[in-house]
Amino acid sequence: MACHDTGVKRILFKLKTVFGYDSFKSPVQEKAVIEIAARKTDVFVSMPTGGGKSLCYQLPAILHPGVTVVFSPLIALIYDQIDHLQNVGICSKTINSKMAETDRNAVIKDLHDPEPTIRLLYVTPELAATSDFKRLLKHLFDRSRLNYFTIDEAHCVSHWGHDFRPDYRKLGNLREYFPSVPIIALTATANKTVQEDVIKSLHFRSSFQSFRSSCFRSNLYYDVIFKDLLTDALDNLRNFVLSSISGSIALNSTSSQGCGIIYCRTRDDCDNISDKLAGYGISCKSYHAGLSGKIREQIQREWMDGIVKVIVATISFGMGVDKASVRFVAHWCLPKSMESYYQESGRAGRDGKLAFCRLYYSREERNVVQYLLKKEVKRQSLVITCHT
Ligand SMILES: Nc1ncnc2c1ncn2[C@@H]1O[C@H](COP(=O)(O)OP(=O)(O)OP(=O)(O)O)[C@@H](O)[C@H]1O
Repeated sequence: MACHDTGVKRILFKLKTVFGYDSFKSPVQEKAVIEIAARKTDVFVSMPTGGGKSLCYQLPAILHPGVTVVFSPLIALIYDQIDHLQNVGICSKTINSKMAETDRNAVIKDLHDPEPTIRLLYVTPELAATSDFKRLLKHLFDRSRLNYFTIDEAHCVSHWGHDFRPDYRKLGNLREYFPSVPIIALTATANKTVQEDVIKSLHFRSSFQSFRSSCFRSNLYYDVIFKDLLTDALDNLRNFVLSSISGSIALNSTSSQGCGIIYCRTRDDCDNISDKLAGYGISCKSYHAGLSGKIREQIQREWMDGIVKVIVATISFGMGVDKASVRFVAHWCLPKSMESYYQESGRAGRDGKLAFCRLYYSREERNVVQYLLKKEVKRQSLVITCHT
């Protein structure tokens, strides 16, 4: 008991002195951190968007000597996490195909050190599949310097998850090569089927622990607008944007000025809507894969810094974006699944204040989504057949 208390005291001390938080964000966050810190078994964490999942592995990572390897889906997302950790004084790095060779060599050199200074190493699952990286892991493992494996956005492991990625599934091999290293899987969107598939695919120990909190976000107000019934749908969108960011449709006075996201299916839609809203004097920019990486980065930065208020984007925008004052998320198109909608709309109101999520529905739109989904299901069943 005394030992357990000392452990909790140490955790609370790090929470305050390193991360600057007086308390845990929720009881689930607290329980997950304590369990993970014990390093006794594998842990599955499902918390709502903005629920504070990152802390669940970042705090335990600094309690034990060695390196925590974090698998994360996007390089941009990786750099956001690294910036955040470096700001609180935790040495974290990445190895990726886009970095300069000298930087990469410096990281590898540190990891070969008897006592690496790096505490968290972020990589994509694609990199994890390379033989060089496997050798590096083995080297750390043989010296007992492999602390945890963390799998962020773990729903990507599952065929049934809305963002399935084949290289994520290969992470299932980690257990075979590094049996004693605890695996932590985190996601905001996993129903029971997806959770079971993730746990099975990653070969979790039978003693694994699961921490789930309700996906209900009481500060988010949802509505659906039937586009076909409107005489001017764009005018409706414009009013929604203006009233959401000025806080005038807020039901209480705590809602502050902020920014928002409009999701469209196609690049043309993004450009069109953005041009039209800009014509109404709204500060907005279009964001999609047709723009160069450099321009996309600049637009995202301007939006993060509040220079641009509204971003009109395809779903390529937003994964891992941690901006507190998003006052609205509008879907000009229909999302592919409930899980996708939850993730995308969940980017609103991460500060806990009132925010609005509006979905524009039309029969034509429904037919397009149905057609695309049927095509995708056909392709998926082909992939599954080929893998089995
Ligand atoms: N104990 C805490 N007290 C106060 N704020 C916290 C605490 N833990 C995390 N936060 C803050 O909550 C916000 C959301 O955290 P985080 O980015 O980890 O969420 P997430 O669960 O990963 O969300 P998503 O799935 O949308 O990426 C961050 O701004 C983070 O700094």
